[in-house]
Amino acid sequence: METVEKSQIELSEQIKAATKDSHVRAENTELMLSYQRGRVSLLQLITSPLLLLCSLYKIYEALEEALDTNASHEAVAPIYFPQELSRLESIGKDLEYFYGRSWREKMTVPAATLRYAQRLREVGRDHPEYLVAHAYTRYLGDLSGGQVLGRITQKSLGLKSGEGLSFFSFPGVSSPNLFKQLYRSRMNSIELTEEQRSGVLQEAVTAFELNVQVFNELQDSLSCVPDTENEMRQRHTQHKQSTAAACEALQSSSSLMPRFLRTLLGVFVVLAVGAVYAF
Ligand code: HEM
Repeated sequence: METVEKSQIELSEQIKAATKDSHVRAENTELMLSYQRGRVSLLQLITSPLLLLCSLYKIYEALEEALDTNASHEAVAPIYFPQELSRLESIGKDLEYFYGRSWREKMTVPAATLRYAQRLREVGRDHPEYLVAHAYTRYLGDLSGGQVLGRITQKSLGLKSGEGLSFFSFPGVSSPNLFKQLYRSRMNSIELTEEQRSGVLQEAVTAFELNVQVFNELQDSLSCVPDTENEMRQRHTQHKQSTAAACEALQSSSSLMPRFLRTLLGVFVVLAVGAVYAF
């Protein structure tokens, strides 16, 4: 490797600054805003976390495979924390909780997720030093805003503590803030040439962009579902179309749903359609 010159600014600060706007964009995707504001219908509340879990499974499968393969690479070893951070097994547990034992056959994975996973594999093969950008984007995000999303998911799905929520829980991390400090200091210890450093910063922006594309595609797949009771009222004059849209959404999500959720959704659609007629 060519001579390494330690940059004046630490990598953890540079990466945070480089992805500041991307973070705002990710936070403001419709899917994330829906989560935060609770402006989603019962149907969306149920389907979006489940669809998101399927995508997350494919993303972490590729990320953790690339990290494991490159565990001893000099730019990966300092930020390799499989015991503390690995998510794949946790997501598998959550998927089994929601879909039952045959969850693998029921998974739906949108094209944007496959593109993200493909990029992770390319990076693992051709540029292992860029893995720090992807690991940072996902794991530090999970330990930050992800913790809030976990509480919202628990509340919106009415889950008992821990049930179907393994993804959000990090038993090997007693203090997310202290762990993030350790992680940043490990990032800062990675020796990179200036060219590699700017490649890592660019890759972090790409990582956020890939996440935004996944959220947007998931949101699009949910957009045929009626949003709120108000919208249902506005659609009063088009009740037939509303009914069709709700049924179509129910049908398309039904292969993903455990039976009790499907029953619940059925009840919801009947109530929603009833409300349209009532107003
Ligand atoms: C509802 C959406 C989100 C909320 C409310 C949120 C909120 C936050 C908060 C409060 C922090 C802590 C900032 C700090 O410690 O200075 C943070 C950090 C972070 N978030 Fe998010 N976030 C969201 C979505 C995302 C997404 C979608 C990603 C990436 C896929 C992401 C990646 C990160 C990363 C990498 C950090 C660490 C920043 C650093 O300390 O360098 N966040 N987020």
